[in-house]
Amino acid sequence: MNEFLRQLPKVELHLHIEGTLEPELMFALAARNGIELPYASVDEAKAAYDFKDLQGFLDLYYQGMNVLRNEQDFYDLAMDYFKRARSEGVMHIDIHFDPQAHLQRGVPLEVVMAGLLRAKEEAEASLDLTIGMIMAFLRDRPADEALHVLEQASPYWKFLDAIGLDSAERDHPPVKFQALFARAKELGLVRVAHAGEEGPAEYIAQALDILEVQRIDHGVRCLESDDVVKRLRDQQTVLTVCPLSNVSLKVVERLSDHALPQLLAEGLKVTISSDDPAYFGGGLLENHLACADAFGWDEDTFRMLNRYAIEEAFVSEQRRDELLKRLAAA
Ligand SMILES: Nc1ncnc2[nH]cnc12
Ligand SMILES: [Zn+2]
Repeated sequence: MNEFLRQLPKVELHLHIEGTLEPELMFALAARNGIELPYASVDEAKAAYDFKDLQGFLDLYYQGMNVLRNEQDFYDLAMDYFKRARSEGVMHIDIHFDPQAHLQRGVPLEVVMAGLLRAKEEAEASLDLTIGMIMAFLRDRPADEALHVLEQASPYWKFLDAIGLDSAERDHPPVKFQALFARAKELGLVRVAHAGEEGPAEYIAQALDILEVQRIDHGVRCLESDDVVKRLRDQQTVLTVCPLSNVSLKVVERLSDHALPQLLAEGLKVTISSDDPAYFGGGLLENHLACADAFGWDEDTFRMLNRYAIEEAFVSEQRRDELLKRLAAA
């Protein structure tokens, strides 16, 4: 099974590029930029990655990305992950990135975009890896700020496949961003949102009704509402579920307790992603291996999950056909 999963053409719909910052690169960029880290060594950083909940993780995630200052830093961050993912059989990644987290630190949007877009272009030209771009907004920051950043991003709208909504979910319901998502719709941008990770099923309903999202990131708490499950099933809305993330952030205690088998049994369009692989114990392949271990899924189940991901990925129709053919041959 391990060899099958390694060579299986895999597609990842839910990945925060800032969450791919491995401690080794964090130390290298800190040295390059003359920044002092709160850890004495890579091992000490890894030892700190023991999270109580989403907020506990977010505190270290925002602290870690403080080493990203220049265009080359964003390029190195992304290219490092793209190469690693490709070597593990990943064919396409839709990446989230968090402009507000960088603007707040005085890093201009142009720096972030130039580095990420250069890495995307190079990966697509030389790695046989395609990249989708999701500009994410921080739900624990003011809604006005998000709207302002979306307007400020006007030179980059043409490079965006979607906007997303992430960061601390509790007490920050989707409705808070109604105006932002309405503006994105007006601009012809696809919308996705994190919902039902730590927040209630009601937030999934709001994301569907008020934000008119095409995807739900996480969504595991949908099972608390028969009505929400029915809607997700009827519309075949894709859920980007992140198994190792959910264990690390204590959404579930053990992977064997995870609702993934139940979500599939409910007929939902489930996909697997890694969320923040540098912090949660591995990338897309590791997530597949962990699911094989915990749930005993067969090859056809993994083919189906990746077919769903290919169907929903932000790719050209030509690339979609190519990926579907490769999956069928795996
Ligand atoms: N798992 C997650 N949930 C919400 N926001 C995030 N930003 C990075 N990772 C996240
Ligand atoms: Zn996420």
